[in-house]
Amino acid sequence: MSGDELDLEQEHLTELYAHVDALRAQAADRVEAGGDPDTVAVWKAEVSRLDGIEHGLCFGRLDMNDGTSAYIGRIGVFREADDEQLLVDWRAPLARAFYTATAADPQGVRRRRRITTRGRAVVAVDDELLDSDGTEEHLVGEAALLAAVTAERTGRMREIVTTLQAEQDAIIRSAERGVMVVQGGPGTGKTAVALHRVAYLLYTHEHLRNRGVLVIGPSRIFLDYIGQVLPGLGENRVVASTIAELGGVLEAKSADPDAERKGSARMAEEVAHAIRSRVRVPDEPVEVTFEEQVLSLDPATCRRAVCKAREAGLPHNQARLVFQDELVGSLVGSLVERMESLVLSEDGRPLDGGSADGRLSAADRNALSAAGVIVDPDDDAPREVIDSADRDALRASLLADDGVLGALDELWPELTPEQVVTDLTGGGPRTSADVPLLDEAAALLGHDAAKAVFGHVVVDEAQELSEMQWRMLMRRCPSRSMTLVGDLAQTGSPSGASSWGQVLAPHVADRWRLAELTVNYRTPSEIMAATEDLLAGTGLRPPRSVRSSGEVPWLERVPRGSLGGLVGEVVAGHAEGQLAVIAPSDLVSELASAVGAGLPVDLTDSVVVLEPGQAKGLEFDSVLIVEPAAILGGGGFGRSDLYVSMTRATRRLGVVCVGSVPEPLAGMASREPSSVVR
Ligand SMILES: Nc1ncnc2c1ncn2[C@@H]1O[C@H](COP(=O)(O)OP(=O)(O)OP(=O)(O)O)[C@@H](O)[C@H]1O
Repeated sequence: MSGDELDLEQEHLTELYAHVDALRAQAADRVEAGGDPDTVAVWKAEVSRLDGIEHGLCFGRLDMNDGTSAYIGRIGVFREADDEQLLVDWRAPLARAFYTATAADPQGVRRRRRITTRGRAVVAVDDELLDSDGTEEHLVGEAALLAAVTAERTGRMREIVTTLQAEQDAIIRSAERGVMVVQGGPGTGKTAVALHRVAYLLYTHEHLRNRGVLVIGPSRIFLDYIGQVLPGLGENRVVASTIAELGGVLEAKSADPDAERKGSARMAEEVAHAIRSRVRVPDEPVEVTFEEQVLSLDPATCRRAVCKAREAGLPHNQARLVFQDELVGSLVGSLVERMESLVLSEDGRPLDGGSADGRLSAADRNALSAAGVIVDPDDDAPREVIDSADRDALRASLLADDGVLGALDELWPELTPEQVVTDLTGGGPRTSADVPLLDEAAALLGHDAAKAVFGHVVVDEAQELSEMQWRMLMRRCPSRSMTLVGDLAQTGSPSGASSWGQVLAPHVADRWRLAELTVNYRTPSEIMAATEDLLAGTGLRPPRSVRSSGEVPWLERVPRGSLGGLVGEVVAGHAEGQLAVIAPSDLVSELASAVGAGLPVDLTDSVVVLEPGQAKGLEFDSVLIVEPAAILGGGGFGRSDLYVSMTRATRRLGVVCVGSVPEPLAGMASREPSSVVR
């Protein structure tokens, strides 16, 4: 590439950064100026948005057949003086051809240029001419793509905006409405695509910026791993959460022997039943003491109040108000009757012979005051003995009375979600399987009014969610605008999905669409070949690898006493990128101390030791799997745990067995003396 071309692109890039710097300075000035906190927060967010796109601001250029051209980058930039568009946002319709044009379908593009930058300097430009022989191509910008997928891992996911492929682009730009499931094998870019789709939807749909987008991930480790992607795309308005965090439980334990039962949709009935059964209709009259008088609530009155409250169709704690209203009304009635019997004869005439015109006499007032009804001394207008204002006053006194409230609580208690779930599962520390139960209870009790709902929800590793977790998420997304990404072959939770249709039917019937990703960008073909026997008989096919690495995965058997030594040897020989040792949970701390790896895991360390469940969604340059037989035999989903573990590597895979070699791995090559998972 000629130096002239580099100079030309450098000139353009410098102009772009000058504009971005001016925008940043303007936003920083507004922050400095202070004022209304909401406005300041908006300007602060703008500064951090502009900081986020600093790296790789412009990465492409399209030259069209009609002689026009456009630069493609992370945000749109206009020159104010002449309204000239200096940079087209990658999400704009005009940028689409950058990802989808091929020689067979050039879409008016003559030349696609990839611009590589380091800091603010242009370091390379690579051109593709699309007017060649028109042969079908599958990968757009193959060289740049391969450079991206073979680059060393850092423990933080990168955005892929410069090398998105056509099948990924189609999903990212798919309409916002409804539920879209993205099914794809390991390494097909599901997570990356889901995050780029979020950025696209926020750019395209104004209303989502106000209503919010929620991204659900399987663990905090995973959310930290993907945490840089959206800021790198200029988006910092997204809520990222695990299901437990969404339920406000930050420290939920993940292991729960009862998780499968707690995840079943039948628990929704049980939660509802636990709440209903706290309401009591007595068989005998209930005595209520109020200001030294004993009143009585008979069973029929209580039953009527319960029916009325249930008919209101309100959540339990709100329906309690209807119930309370009914019963207090009945108590007011009894009290009024009692008071009136003190001052009126049976046929309603004042007992003291009172005044003929209906005014209260002094004797009436004394009798009323003795019964607890205070009447304004100046008010001697004609009136009923106990009027509606007196009734209201009585009602207020009853509602302020501990004895009365205690009696009401006995019959229709005000409940908290925690009380309901304790009734069902017992006390003790909460696990993540309890969170959807707490959430279900909150909804039925009416405790969820303050809970946020979102305009769009993205769920990663969606195959892992239980039926109860789906119910919880659906409550957060009344519009049912959702992107769900996952892989049925990787389901590792006993409550997880074996069919998308089954999972979604209770919520959207068959109104959902399926998109598939078919190319594995992460795992080289040699490693995918080693997983083939694991999938045999499942009806699931592994995705096609985009490349081979030339490195054959190996397997070695060692006596138990030599395990730490061998793992230590592999770790010592590891020199490039990141290495993950993935082992059954009972070996993790032993191995972590043998190789000096930190616990809890810090994904930016060069060597990490993890259990299979924690490795979900992550990737490393090299992976060493320890004791696959124990992973495979660890519960009903061992096969998928092992499949997930094996497919985390971008380059090299080694397997160490202490016990037997699992049948599906029997065909793996032995370790050459020189082969370490470097
Ligand atoms: N078009 C692309 N250009 C560059 N890198 C890509 C592209 N698509 C995917 N990748 C890379 O491939 C790797 C796998 O992507 P990702 O983690 O999104 O896959 P996944 O389908 O979610 O995998 P899994 O189900 O195994 O967790 C990532 O490093 C991602 O950056």
